[in-house]
Amino acid sequence: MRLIIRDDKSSVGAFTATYIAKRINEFKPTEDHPNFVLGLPTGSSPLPVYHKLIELYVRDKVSFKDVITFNMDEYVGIPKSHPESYHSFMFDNFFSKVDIDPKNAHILNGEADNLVEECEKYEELIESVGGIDLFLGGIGEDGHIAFNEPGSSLASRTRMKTLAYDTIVANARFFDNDIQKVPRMALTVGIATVMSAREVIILITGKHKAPALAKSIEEGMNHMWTVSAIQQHPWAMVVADEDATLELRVGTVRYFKSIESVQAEQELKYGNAALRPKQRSIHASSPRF
Ligand SMILES: N[C@@H]1[C@@H](O)[C@H](O)[C@@H](COP(=O)(O)O)O[C@@H]1O
Repeated sequence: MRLIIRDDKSSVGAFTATYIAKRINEFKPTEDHPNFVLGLPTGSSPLPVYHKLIELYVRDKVSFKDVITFNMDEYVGIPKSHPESYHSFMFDNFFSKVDIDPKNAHILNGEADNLVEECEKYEELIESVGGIDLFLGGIGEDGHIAFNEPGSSLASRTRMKTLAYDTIVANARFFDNDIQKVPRMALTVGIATVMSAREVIILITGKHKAPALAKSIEEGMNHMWTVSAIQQHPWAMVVADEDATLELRVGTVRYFKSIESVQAEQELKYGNAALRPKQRSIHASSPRF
């Protein structure tokens, strides 16, 4: 796992967006995997990434024409058109501003008649397009990824989840600060769905996320900090701002900074071809829990 540390949220966004654009541009379509497949989150942490990706698109540095996306989660029980649905969030903040084909932008339907079937179909759809090449995620203060709240199975796949009280309180800011208006249930990809991607990038910004970063990378893998599952991923990267590193040991921060500078040196020398995950079958390249 790599830990990349940048000064602030906006530099985290710029680094991550530039990295994603590079992956999209380097992608070589094959017959059984013709499109780059990107997993996407909502929340405030990815906003600077979306801003920078839009800027790169406007400057003709990247195109989403052939990219397929899968979002992590969606609330149950609010319509897609609700201003706080993740459908609205993605449309307003990203999809409406780039050249993605709307039929390639997948988001779980929290209004489906059969929610269990909706989740099963989502997993099948991901498999049918060759699996996810790069899954971008954020975390909650308790280290949850997507809506995989503490105690979620690290082997979980897409399913319906009850939200933790802390998450309901945290998300009240989007619902007029009224916790009664916050949905109680969500559909979410599972931890194993994220970990099956060929590459995973997790954004961790702000000092309120500092305990989660420390728990997830300095301690063992644990279902109470579900993002800690990245320790088992063969190609994972956490991109954090300085504030989020407040609870890390000084030695941990120095270690990862030194790794980054050595890696940058090697990339200059050998190019980055050797330093990216191989485009192989999802089953061959990723752990299945
Ligand atoms: N389901 C989402 C998560 O995917 C997101 O990572 C988290 C943190 O959001 P923020 O980035 O706004 O802190 O919020 C919600 O719980």
